[in-house]
Amino acid sequence: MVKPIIAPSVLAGDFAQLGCECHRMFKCNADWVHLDVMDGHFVPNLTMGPPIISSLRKAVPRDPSQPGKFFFDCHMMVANPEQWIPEIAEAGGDQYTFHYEATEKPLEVVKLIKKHGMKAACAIKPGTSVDVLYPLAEHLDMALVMTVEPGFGGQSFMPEMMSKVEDLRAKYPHLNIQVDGGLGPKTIPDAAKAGANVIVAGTSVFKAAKPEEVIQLLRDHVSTELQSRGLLETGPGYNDVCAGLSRHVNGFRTQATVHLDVEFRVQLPELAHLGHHLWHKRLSSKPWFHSHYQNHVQLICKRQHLFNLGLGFQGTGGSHSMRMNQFNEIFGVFCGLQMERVLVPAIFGNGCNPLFWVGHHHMAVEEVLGLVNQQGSELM
Ligand SMILES: O=C(CO)[C@@H](O)[C@H](O)COP(=O)(O)O
Repeated sequence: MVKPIIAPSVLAGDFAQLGCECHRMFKCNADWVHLDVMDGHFVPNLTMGPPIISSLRKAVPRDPSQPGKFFFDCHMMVANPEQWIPEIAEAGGDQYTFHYEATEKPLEVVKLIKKHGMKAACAIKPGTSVDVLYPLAEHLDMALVMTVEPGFGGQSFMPEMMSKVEDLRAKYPHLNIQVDGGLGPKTIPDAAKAGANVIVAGTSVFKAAKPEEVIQLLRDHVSTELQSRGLLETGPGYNDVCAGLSRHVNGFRTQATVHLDVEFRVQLPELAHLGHHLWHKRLSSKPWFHSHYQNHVQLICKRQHLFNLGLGFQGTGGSHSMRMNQFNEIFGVFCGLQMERVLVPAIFGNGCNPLFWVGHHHMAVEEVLGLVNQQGSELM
């Protein structure tokens, strides 16, 4: 499943006000901002590099209570993609898109990007066959099909690139497929129809009188198309997962931490089943712990479980992680659940007794289970 992601390219923004421009876009409901890094070698233009991205990150800090928000999508139009990976990671980049044409060892670049805790994406120029992405695709978080020659904003969309997008979507239904160059209200129908779900738009968004309307229009086209293919993720880009049943999660684990993000706050009057889904989600904890939020893993102590049996909520100051422990397993007690400032304390019943069911809700599991110790570092 994939979601529509709209990523305004700040290349079309006011470079003297880049921080404000990013905030402006996020206020207009952009999902990401797209940062075009050009080195004057790979493309005949110069834009920004790690120092600017680092300053931008200070102006637009990540929000631990909203994982994935304020995402910096770094499109590296550079001759030596390997060279800038540590610096871009350090500067605050979330995703690093390198060009296939710029390296002889694309898989090694992908590995290096991931080692530095960023998502890895590979771009192809208009003259490059989409086939080159196939051996890489399973390692990628995203593929970028350029719809203009890279180097400058404000160029015309190349509809003939859409067959690449179609081929990619047919082969990799769940891959993020980005298109970049000349996207706007007139060209989005083609891109969405071909199967693109990540839309970079510079001129059409930044120069619009109402950027939020353009962003919504782009999103609507992508959503409609994804939905018709049965590929649209429910919720704001997250897997549809419910919390609960610690014993399933903990069946073979003494401790497990899952990164959750709540789509809807749990509401006490909505009595619905708390316990399903979670145990069959098995993702690597590694990217999660490497990329962000390590410091926000919190242990819900056993005492809290003991003293808070029954339904209820407490503010917890922005935590968004959940920890289950052996105690729950042994005594058949639901774990406490911390997520987005809401604590659902432990309850008895393992989901069987409707009296103990809490609001049904959707959550994100960005990565999934892994064994961690109490400091939040990885055991497995
Ligand atoms: O990477 C590039 C250009 O090389 C793009 O990100 C452009 O900046 C998109 O701008 P518009 O074509 O949407 O104006």
